Amino acid sequence: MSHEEDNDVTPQADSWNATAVSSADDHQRHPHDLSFSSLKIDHASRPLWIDPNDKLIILEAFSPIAEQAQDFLTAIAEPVTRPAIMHEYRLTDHSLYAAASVGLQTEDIIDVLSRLSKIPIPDEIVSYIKSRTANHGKVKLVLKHNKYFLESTYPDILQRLLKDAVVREARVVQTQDQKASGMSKLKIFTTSTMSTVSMNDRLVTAGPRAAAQVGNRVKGLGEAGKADAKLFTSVVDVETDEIDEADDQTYSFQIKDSLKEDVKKRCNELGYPMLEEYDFKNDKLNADLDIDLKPATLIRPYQEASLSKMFGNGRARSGIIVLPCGAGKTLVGVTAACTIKKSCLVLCTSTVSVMQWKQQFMQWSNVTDKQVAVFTSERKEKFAGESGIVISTYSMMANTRNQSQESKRMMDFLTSREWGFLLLDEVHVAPAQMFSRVVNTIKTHTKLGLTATLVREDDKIVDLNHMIGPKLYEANWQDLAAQGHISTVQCAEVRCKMTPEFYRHYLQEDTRKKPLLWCMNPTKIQTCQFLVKYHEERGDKIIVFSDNVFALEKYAIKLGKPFIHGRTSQTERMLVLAEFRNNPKINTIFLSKVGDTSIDLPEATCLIQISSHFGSRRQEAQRLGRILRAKRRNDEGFNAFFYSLVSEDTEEMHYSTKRQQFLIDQGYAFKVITHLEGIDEFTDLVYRTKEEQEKLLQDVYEANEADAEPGTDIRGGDGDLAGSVTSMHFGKPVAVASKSQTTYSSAQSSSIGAGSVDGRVQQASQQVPVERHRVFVQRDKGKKRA
Ligand SMILES: Nc1ncnc2c1ncn2[C@@H]1O[C@H](COP(=O)(O)OP(=O)(O)OP(=O)(O)O)[C@@H](O)[C@H]1O
Repeated sequence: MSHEEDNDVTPQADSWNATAVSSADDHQRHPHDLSFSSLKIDHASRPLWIDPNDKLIILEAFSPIAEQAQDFLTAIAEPVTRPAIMHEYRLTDHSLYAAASVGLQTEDIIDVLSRLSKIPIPDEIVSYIKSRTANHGKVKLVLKHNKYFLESTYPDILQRLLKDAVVREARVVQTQDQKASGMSKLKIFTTSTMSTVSMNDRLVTAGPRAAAQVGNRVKGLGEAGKADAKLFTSVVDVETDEIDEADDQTYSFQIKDSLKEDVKKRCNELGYPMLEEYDFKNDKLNADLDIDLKPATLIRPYQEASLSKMFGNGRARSGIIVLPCGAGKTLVGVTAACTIKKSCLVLCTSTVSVMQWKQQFMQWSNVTDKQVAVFTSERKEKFAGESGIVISTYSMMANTRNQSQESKRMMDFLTSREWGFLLLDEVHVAPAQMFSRVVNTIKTHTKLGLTATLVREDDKIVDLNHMIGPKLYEANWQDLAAQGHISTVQCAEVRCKMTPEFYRHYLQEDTRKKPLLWCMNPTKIQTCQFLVKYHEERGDKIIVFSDNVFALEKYAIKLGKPFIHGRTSQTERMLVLAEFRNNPKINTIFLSKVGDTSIDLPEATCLIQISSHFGSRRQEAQRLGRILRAKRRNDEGFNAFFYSLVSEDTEEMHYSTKRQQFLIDQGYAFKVITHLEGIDEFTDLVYRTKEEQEKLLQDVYEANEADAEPGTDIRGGDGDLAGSVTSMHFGKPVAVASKSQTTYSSAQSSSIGAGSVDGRVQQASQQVPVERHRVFVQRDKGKKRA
């Protein structure tokens, strides 16, 4: 049962629905028409509008206290869109659950919202917040001394839960007497006996420092505002020392390990979703891992802030941290592992990422090579000693069929032991059915999901709330760019007119050839050529992305640039990437979607997208992420560039708009360019003559079906996710008519297996005269001479 369904069975949910309906009837107003409400006298100094219709909160991002308001809003609401001047947030069941789970109290949320709002908070919003937070966070599932406890500071709630048959059945009762006396025998702990936050001092110092900043900024609210600053601070920076040291009495009772999942589910149904926290300091049964950050490692303020949400009260909370690509999620994960100091399992999307994680663990922490084991198709290592780190891929863990004996033994090792910490990189892939099973079979005390893009084109992203936990932190991309942690990027959609011949064929086609026609549009190839030349002359390093393998090869060969796709051998991939990285003459490479997940891409400063996988917002953001880490970002006036080339008046425009939505919501503005200045004077443009264009059209119709379809590039290697991502079916594929197969297929859609890779390269060589790039021709010549 989904979380939303859970909430719908609660009495509070019913009363909210009733209120919402009557209110809508009463007001009969247009969306965002707030004229029914009166403005507060000092509304000008308050930055929020609250629309009860769709629980939308609009923030004036130019307000002097916008930064603090943003911190508060990201803690209680989902950021919807954050362009330069106005931001939109939405209150949802999950966002309020997340707020409660990081310790925010209902009254404080309403109070702060009220102080920031220009209008009195509409009644509907107040009752919604109350209904969704009243019970959240009041019951915790805590693993203490390796026993599970249901814990609460509200004894009456535990009493109520104990009346339920499922919960009662799960309770561990040691003696008949205790059983009979119910609540009176609840074991009592006090939080004051728990150790306080102990991880890097740097984490806990975030509280007071941020508090001081808030105090100063809130002065903008005037006298009344000053009085509010304290409250405001306590809400925004809830993880301060003072709060950790609160000494309320906490009541708890033990439940059976085997019935833990049943109790979790039942508590959800009863309207008391449980928080899961790990008291790692007091876990004496699981061996400690000797791991610490190296003294030279300095975590950045936003990394610190995200971790403080996870470790606020000296325990570890499970949940998700969302940071832009290139913002340093790996160090966040490593720091979390250094704080918990127990065995840690890391799951990532590709073998390349596995090796990067290992390298980063060694770079930032004092772990030794022997403590970090790798489980991939090539390496099946176990760590030495009682505790350690294992890094693997989701696919390796999910692929239980056709496993070698060695892999089976490794899986037994992973599933039979208890892990202090499960780290899920690119956590947006986890809801895929085959991976969610894996996540649930690992016995772990804490789960941390990391991602830049909490979006999927299916509706499974909400499943993460149950699988992993709530979103603990989400950074604002534009803020990090302004602070110089990621690059500032200029985004542009370049509209390319279809040539008359290509457009005529495009209109006649109702088949899978359509995408190939909009992609091979000669004007688009010329635009790509022009932009590559322009940016090479500027000193940029350029990656051209194409999901369409046919187009990728055609473009790259025509423009004389090296390319990599699923069939490129590992050795050649390495060579191309090394040349791109080190050779000042190789400044452009063409990459298929294997570059999205399975390749350790060198730094680039310009991206050009010529063909993409329909409407995937995540892929668009992931690609932009490739240029966010450019080292030149702090050079004065430095911008990285992201171009999406789109054939005008084709379906591609619709997909392009959909793809851009995530980035637009992050505050990126896509400039639409209909004409590139200087292109008409460029004399070397390819496909200038009618004959050349006709020949190209002919090639398009002769293209191998498998290559001609976007998004069908083959796996990057065993254990990698490239193939799995394709199988997730993001976006709507264009309908496939059988005509295309009979008319144009050259019947070469042979199945692709490891053994056929070389064969396929040869096949491709026969269709397209593969001109090897001069770098490799020279290398080959050199080799022959040797
Ligand atoms: N606190 C820090 N100090 C110095 N360098 C850092 C810090 N945090 C991260 N980095 C560096 O920033 C770069 C990007 O980090 P990382 O690869 O973890 O990003 P990411 O968020 O995982 O990106 P992606 O989503 O693209 O994988 C790396 O070179 C990393 O070493």
